[in-house]
Amino acid sequence: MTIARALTVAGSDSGGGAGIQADLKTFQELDVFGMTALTAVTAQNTLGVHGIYPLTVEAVQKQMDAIGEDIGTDAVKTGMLFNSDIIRGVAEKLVQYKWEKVVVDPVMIAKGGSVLLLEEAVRALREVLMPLALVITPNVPEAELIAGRTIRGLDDRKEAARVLADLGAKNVVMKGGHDESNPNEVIDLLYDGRDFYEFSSPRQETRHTHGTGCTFAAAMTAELAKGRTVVQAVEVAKQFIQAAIEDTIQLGQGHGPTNHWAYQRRQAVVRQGAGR
Ligand SMILES: Nc1ncnc2c1ncn2[C@@H]1O[C@H](COP(=O)(O)OP(=O)(O)O)[C@@H](O)[C@H]1O
Ligand SMILES: Cc1ncc(COP(=O)(O)O)c(N)n1
Repeated sequence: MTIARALTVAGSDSGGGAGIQADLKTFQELDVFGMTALTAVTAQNTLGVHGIYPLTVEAVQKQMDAIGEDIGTDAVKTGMLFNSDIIRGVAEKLVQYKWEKVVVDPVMIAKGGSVLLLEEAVRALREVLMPLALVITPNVPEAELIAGRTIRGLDDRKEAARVLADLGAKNVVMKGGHDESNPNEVIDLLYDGRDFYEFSSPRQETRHTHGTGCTFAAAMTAELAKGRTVVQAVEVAKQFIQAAIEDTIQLGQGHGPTNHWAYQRRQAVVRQGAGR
């Protein structure tokens, strides 16, 4: 049996809703063998980030070597990278192992406002990592910062996506959760350097959105690892995160995690309904 493999290079969220934990849960649910290279440990729960403990570049690179020299991977996702040294170290390994299916989720600020990427690291993200990305998945505030322009609505998002593609990312998926110009739907916008594609879903009234960005990018990475196209990967990721947000689980007192089981449980119901 051939198993698709995916590696996530990201931070740990002790609360289990975002970061490495969200990525592994998502890989598992999408039938992909998940592996990790940890960049930082965070003490975090639904109320916020209470401590950040970055690893050394050596520790991050050694983990990537351990995968590269033995198991290998079909796709890589990057999440919280915290500082420019880690970004450069990760980029070096992506090149060394010729990992090309790379999904860069440019994690910058946690939902509660804590800084997960130092300001000094934005330049390295732009100049060193983005040119290696098959896909970059910024939310609107991240896209504003990287592209250096204000975004209000879909037309601005398209212009910013063009700027991000010019910086070297082959595909840009600008997620729409923060685009308040549209109160009824959330449109995730894909730009492949030529065409725009819009992926829409109803906007859910919920505060349980901790880890939505990580989960979405991890689902894309899993699908790319299985050999799907970028458009197919966005389609599945959108369905995965929609189910995870809709089928709420109530945990913690703040911004709770999403439901990583929901997508597969819905698929199982569809299979049962079809008598399979
Ligand atoms: N209120 C919501 N209702 C439905 N989908 C949402 C909502 N908020 C976010 N999403 C989806 O979750 C994913 C992450 O979106 P976003 O909030 O923009 O990014 P991030 O979590 O990185 O801040 C996207 O696929 C988006 O469509
Ligand atoms: C370790 C880690 N990585 C990423 C996020 C971003 O998560 P969110 O989707 O809530 O912005 C986080 N809160 N913690």
